[in-house]
Amino acid sequence: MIKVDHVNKNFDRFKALDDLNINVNKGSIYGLVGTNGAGKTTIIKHITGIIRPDSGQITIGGEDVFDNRNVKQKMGFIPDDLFFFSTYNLKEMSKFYKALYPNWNQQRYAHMVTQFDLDEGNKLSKFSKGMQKQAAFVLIMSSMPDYLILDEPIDGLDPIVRKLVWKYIVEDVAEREMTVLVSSHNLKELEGICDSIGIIAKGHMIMERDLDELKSDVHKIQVAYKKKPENPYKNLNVLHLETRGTVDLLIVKDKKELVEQTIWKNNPVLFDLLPLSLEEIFIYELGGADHEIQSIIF
Ligand SMILES: Nc1ncnc2c1ncn2[C@@H]1O[C@H](COP(=O)(O)OP(=O)(O)OP(=O)(O)O)[C@@H](O)[C@H]1O
Repeated sequence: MIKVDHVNKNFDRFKALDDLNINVNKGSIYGLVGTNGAGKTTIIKHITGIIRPDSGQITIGGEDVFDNRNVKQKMGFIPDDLFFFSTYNLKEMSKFYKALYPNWNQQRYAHMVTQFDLDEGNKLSKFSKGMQKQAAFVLIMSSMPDYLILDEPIDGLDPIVRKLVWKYIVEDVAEREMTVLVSSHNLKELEGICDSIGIIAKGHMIMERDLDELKSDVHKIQVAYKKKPENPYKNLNVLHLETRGTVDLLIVKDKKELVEQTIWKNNPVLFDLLPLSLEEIFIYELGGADHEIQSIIF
């Protein structure tokens, strides 16, 4: 388990992390999302033991992360801004990783180099940005980490490679209970693979939930009546309501059964209930942008 417990971090007078809590269960994939500047890279640098918090605690498998070699050997990290020794080629880099990680898997490395079609003899500095990301992924996944931390890993990768990357990740989670924390702006892709989601804003966790549970709790609804009853939604937790002609458009945060029961009671002539996508939940939870809700959700 990865646990971030009441972590605070200031850069001079700027509060980058504000009493932040994160809980990533063993053998699960956790998507960390937030607007630009929300603090994702900053907390990832804390989780990977690069930065020390001003206060609070970060543990991985129960051990404090900062300056802990034992934890770092079990962790694979692909940062947003990759760094490779510029004179090394992939083969030389793999030897470096092999010496660093006790669980290095040479067979997997050889297989992945072929699958990703990377030239082992070419200097990494000569690789394109996307190819450098692929090389980093091959090296990290061949290290067989128990914990995988990825900061915007798929940016700049083509769709075929992205699919391959997720395939390796999902397999390792299923087969050997690897624990994954991934930050990304690509909510559609996260939606397809994450078990849980944390949304942060201004360095603070605003919502951390199991993804299925989250999606089963918030719905968008279209409903119309022959004769609209008075106050038909009084039993429901309505987050947003607008009326277009005879159709009511709502966002409701309640169990599906309760919503259906309440609406059907009033004999609607039209009733559609749909789950919100992660993108829609993100926009709603980060609030304020009511006009965006109207244009995106309905
Ligand atoms: N070393 C630093 N010194 C001063 N401010 C910093 C430093 N590192 C980060 N910050 C500030 O902390 C805030 C959070 O930055 P961070 O890079 O963690 O955001 P992010 O969520 O990863 O953003 P993005 O999605 O744009 O990558 C920003 O306002 C940034 O300017």
